[in-house]
Amino acid sequence: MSAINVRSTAIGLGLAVAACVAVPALLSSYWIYLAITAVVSGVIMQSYGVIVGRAGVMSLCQWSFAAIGAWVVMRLNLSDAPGGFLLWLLLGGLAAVPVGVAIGLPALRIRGVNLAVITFGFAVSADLVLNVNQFPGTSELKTVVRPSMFATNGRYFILAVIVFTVLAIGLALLNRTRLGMSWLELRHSERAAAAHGISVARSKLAAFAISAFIAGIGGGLLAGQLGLVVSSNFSMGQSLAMFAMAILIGPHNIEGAIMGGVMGAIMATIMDKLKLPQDLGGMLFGVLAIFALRSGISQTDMVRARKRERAARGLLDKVKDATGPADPAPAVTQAVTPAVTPVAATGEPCLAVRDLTVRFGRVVALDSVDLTVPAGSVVGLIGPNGAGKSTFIATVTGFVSGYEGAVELDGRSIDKLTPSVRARRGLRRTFQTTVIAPELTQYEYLTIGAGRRLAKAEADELLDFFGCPPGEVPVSIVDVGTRRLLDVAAAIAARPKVALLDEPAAGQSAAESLLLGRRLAQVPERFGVSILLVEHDMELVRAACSQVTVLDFGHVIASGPTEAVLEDPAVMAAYLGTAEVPGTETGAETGAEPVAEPTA
Ligand SMILES: Nc1ncnc2c1ncn2[C@@H]1O[C@H](COP(=O)(O)OP(=O)(O)OP(=O)(O)O)[C@@H](O)[C@H]1O
Repeated sequence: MSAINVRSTAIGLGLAVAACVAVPALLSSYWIYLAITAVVSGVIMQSYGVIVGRAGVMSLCQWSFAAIGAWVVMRLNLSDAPGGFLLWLLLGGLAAVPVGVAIGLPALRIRGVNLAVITFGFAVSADLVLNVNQFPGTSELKTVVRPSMFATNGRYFILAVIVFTVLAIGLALLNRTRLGMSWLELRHSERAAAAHGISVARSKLAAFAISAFIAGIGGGLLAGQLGLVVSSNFSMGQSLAMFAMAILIGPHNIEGAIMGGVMGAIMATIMDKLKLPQDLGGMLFGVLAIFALRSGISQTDMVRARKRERAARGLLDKVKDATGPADPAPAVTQAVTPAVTPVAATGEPCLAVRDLTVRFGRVVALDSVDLTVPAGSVVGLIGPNGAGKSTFIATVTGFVSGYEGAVELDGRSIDKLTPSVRARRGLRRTFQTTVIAPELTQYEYLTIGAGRRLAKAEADELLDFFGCPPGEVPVSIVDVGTRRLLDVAAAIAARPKVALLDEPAAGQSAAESLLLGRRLAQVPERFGVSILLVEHDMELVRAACSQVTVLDFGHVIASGPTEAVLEDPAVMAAYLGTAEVPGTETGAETGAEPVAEPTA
């Protein structure tokens, strides 16, 4: 379903071959040298692409990782280590990995600007160390010995292009894996990633490790280009300028890495020719990057998004022409998904929550709550605003730590598990505020949710069942209500034991909401997934749930078969007390969910 784009790969390889033929044959030695600089900068740009572009981590020390690669190459060159330049290059990249992981460790707890400060601190320290200790071989003037095949600058350009291309293909393949896609999700919401079973810690460390490896390779290539490198080749200013350029251009897209490399090389030359300090170029990129940060999207992402959306709109038009209007009218709705009586909950409890108490300071959000979801059933959890429903979901799925009580999944305690481990054990959730990376297609999002390779037919069935557009359509052009359905589909795609859905019908019309209720009623039998449903729309609850538990001010005030509970005077009073009568649809977004930070 998510194969690498063969046409783009063929074009890219064709361009690489053309450059390898044309540059050494047609350009003067000065321009060949500049072309090597552009490709080497492009390699280091690819490292920014992983950590900044893809994972959204503000790393300001990529050139320090490059310096490690260069240092290893020069050290091995000085001692005439066996294996030659290509092996040294690889070892230089590998040597940067543990340092990348070490720098990544604070990133597990720290984000944003604070993390940028830490990486900047490392860049400053590396700068100081390199200023005091020269690179190996510089005092002996022992220049790096290139492989004999790539000894001349013309040939070295070809080697640099090969390295760039191999890395680009490797990254393109990696981006299609769950790890690569998880970086995009991390960038938008660590909580959503954890809810999909993604280990936030592992994904972030992998991003640091891989980006450090690539930067290390780039540094080694630079050592091979220059013969001897000095600390100023890896200055903080360089790191900052490249970071700014990465924000502006988006080097996680191949064309962004190439543009970044070329601009880096040309900018240095222009500054040199104008006899201006190099840092001025960095400042210029910094100013432009501020605009990119404000708009929240890089130039290449913007161009790609426009192209993708144009193609998706064309596809949607075709679907509309073939099937008529997209919106399901109530009559159609009833024909497509007839009402089924929610199956009475008779299975063994697959989720059992006992005596759950959660306090936020002096607020007791949940007070000794007992709730069971039998296997094969849809259970409703309702209550007025502020009753504790979202807190219940957040606590059971591990996003609120320090609670009292016991949570068991299939008879086994999960109290000590992190959100991502609970998700992998079979407990998936959706959020009241849906955050989905807009760059993803719906297919890709379902793959992230599923946590496994998803056959196209299976993905299509899920999208069709929940009334989402075709899988190729990017999330960016899917409306908010449909994104919620997509979120539900992604939770079900994982085939968890229980899916906990937090107001999935918000943003839907009354007809769509009822349709969703009927669909949810079928989920246990059709997909083998039990559901705990938090909703305000009582028609939806009636259509979907065989039993309901009602919370009010953190207490369970009623629990049992749906109709009996909804007619309970205590339940009516609880709703009337908040001016919300069962049967009316609120469907209101309540903004960010007020729960504690994930413990993943
Ligand atoms: N992180 C938090 N810090 C402090 N108080 C919180 C926090 N999260 C929830 N609360 C409080 O806990 C109570 C329950 O909130 P919760 O969001 O779980 O209710 P809810 O039933 O989901 O409401 P709604 O239907 O509006 O979504 C509220 O009084 C809320 O203000």
